[in-house]
Amino acid sequence: MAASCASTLPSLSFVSSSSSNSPRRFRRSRVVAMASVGQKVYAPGVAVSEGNGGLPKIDLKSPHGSEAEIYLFGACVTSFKVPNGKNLLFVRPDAVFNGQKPISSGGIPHCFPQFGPGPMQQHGFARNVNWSIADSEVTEGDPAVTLELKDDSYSRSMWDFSFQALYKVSLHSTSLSTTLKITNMDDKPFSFNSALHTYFRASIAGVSVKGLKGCKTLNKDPDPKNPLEGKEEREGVTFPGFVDCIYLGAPSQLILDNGLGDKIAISNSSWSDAVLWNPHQQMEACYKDFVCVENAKIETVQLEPKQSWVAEQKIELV
Ligand SMILES: O=P(O)(O)OC[C@H]1O[C@H](O)[C@H](O)[C@@H](O)[C@@H]1O
Repeated sequence: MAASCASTLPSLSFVSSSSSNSPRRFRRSRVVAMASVGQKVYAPGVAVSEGNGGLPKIDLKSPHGSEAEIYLFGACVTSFKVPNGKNLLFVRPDAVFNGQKPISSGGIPHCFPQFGPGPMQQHGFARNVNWSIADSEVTEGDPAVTLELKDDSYSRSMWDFSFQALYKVSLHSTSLSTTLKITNMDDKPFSFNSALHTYFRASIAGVSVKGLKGCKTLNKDPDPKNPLEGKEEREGVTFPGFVDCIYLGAPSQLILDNGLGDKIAISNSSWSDAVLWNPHQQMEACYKDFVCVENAKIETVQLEPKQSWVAEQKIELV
């Protein structure tokens, strides 16, 4: 059963004004307040620390020995270590941690509200803005944190809608789950597409991704703006060269062999599509060390006012 954070706190007026018949609201107020005064009073296994470039990050630690790190900037999960210490995720050596550019070069960056290419900046704005901590909790020892993003003048300059994004990251012994919930807070409908652009540590020559046979493909190589339609015929997709391909109607589970001796199940609900990407010689310094297997929603989601869309991803060492 889940227990929310309930630590001792300095008295903050808006905390005590929370309604007792609204436990979720109360819980969220406390956590946000704690974040604002820089105190580590989150649920057990959840802490805030200073990461690269002085950027705040959340550290999740489970009693089973697994660990994860999430930067508030871009709500980017940059590390997921299983109990044997192996980090299943990869951050490119050119990743920038300056709070200006997206930490898009590694971990699990968001693509929202546009996957791209499109009218907005590539992959949208969610990956290059600060999210806030909305909640933290522990379930049978496993910690989780929920981050929140809302529209502001920056987002509205590109996408003129009121929205709320809630992103829950839950750590378990050999898996990491994420739940993204997008809600239309506007009084008019909006549409978007999205992806979790996950970078997996890998040895590219030994990588294969299984589960995509039979899917319709949109190959972005050579021209991302005019993808070539096709159908995947292979049981296991390998990466002998540059790969940038969308798979429409992907299954709810893919199996990644990372070429390092690990099999990783990448499961999802509602992320109906997938993207495989490896830049090959375009990134000579690091392309051999990672592969991107992205759960995506390429086909547009339309939300009416007050409607929400929820999508889950689970990465599990099997
Ligand atoms: O470098 P980024 O903006 O993060 O994008 C890296 C890549 O992401 C996706 O996988 C797209 O399909 C590619 O077309 C793009 O090049």
